[in-house]
Amino acid sequence: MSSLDNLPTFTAAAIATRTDATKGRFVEATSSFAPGDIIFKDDAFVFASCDCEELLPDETQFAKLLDDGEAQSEYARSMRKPFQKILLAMVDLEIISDVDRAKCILKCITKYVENKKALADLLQLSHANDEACKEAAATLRKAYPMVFQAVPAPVLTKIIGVLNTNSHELETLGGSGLFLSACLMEHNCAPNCSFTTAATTLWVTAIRPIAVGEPLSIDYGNMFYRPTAERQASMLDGYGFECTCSACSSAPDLARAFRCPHCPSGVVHPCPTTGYVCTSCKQSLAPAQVEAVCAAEAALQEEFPDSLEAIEAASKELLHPNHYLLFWALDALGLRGAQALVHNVEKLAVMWDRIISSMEYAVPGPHHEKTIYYDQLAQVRVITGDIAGAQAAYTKAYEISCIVSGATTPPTLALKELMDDVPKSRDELVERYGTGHDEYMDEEDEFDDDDDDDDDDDEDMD
Ligand SMILES: C[S@@+](CC[C@H](N)C(=O)[O-])C[C@H]1O[C@@H](n2cnc3c(N)ncnc32)[C@H](O)[C@@H]1O
Repeated sequence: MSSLDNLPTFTAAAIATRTDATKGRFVEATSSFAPGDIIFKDDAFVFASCDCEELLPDETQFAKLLDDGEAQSEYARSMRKPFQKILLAMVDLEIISDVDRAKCILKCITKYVENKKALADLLQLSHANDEACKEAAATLRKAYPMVFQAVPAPVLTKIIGVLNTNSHELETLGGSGLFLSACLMEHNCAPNCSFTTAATTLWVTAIRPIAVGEPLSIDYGNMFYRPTAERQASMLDGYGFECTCSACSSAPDLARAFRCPHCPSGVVHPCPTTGYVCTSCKQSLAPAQVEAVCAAEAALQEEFPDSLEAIEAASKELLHPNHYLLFWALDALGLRGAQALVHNVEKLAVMWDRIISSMEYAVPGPHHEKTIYYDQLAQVRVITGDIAGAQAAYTKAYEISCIVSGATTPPTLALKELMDDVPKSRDELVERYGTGHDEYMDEEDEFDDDDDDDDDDDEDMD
């Protein structure tokens, strides 16, 4: 029996659904929760993978376009013969785009055709981008009436809209699904809950102490290390609401960090209530200085630094090293870039020290993404031969995972295994993590060939 089997379902958990004039329905705690407590689990109402994506342009046979384990009966008879054509027409529509989303829509139509009450809960959910959903429904009903006129136009619009607004990515499945209970939780940029998925199950964990009566919130867009304006635009665009959470309305924007012109160690973050004030000397930037830092940001966005040297140069001027553009520039060099640098251990270490230190500064609390970065850091430490450092990084990843995913769940137990028995070499990493690492290793061997030429090293990195 999996550790997930015994988790409470939505109806059995100490939570209640409430309604608010602005937010619609949301979920509230009816007992307190501590960080790491799993609050409830939810199984996907409908799900599909992207497995047939590559076959789709040429494969006309219905059975060959099914996912592993997918039954023919999940699709109405009328869909089976024109299956390829329908999927192609659906992924062509921007509001649908992905084959897993298209399949989920077809499965919902099938459920409705078989039993008009099957979509009762789904049809109550709110959705954004209504005009685009209506247009997509009209296009599909006209092109394939046998399939899409089997449901009334408003129902098809709702199915398209709800799946567009509420689907969750299912990483281990390589697709997405709809979780009818979990999607009732409201958004907050500094949420009190985190969710994890494995196969087609999702579970919600408290990441901060939660009091009775407090709404349960998650970060809808995983806007990890993103500035306030970007988060707000993403919520408006994807979910149709203006985010007014405290991180958006009153907190300093830690992702936008500038060097203070008045004191050497100061850092300035724009704040909706106080403006551009230095955290150290408390002096404000003058209007011309604000203009200058914004121009420096815009210039960096235009010409994104693509080497460690360029990142270092940019962080010596107006932008502070913890600025989100510099963090994402380092991230874009990425693990692949980091591993290509393996022959230059010093640079690799500098890069990862920066990534981790900026991340801890801008996102000090527990966050799902941080387990991924610490796991990657541990792998980098193994590659550079620092096994004690790897153990420390796995321990950190495990500790965060205990909070964001729960201590006894599969992803946390996998990290515990790595922490208790740290891989000691690149070969062991390949063995423990599977095939993804083979590619890195092949690439890295090429770089290893010119091991002792420092100038070449720099070129490789750029
Ligand atoms: C995933 S659904 C949540 C369930 C929804 N409230 C309902 O009643 O069906 C997402 C929608 O809930 C609303 N919502 C969620 N969080 C919100 C927030 N912090 N402020 C305002 N509206 C929010 C928005 O309308 C958003 O498009």
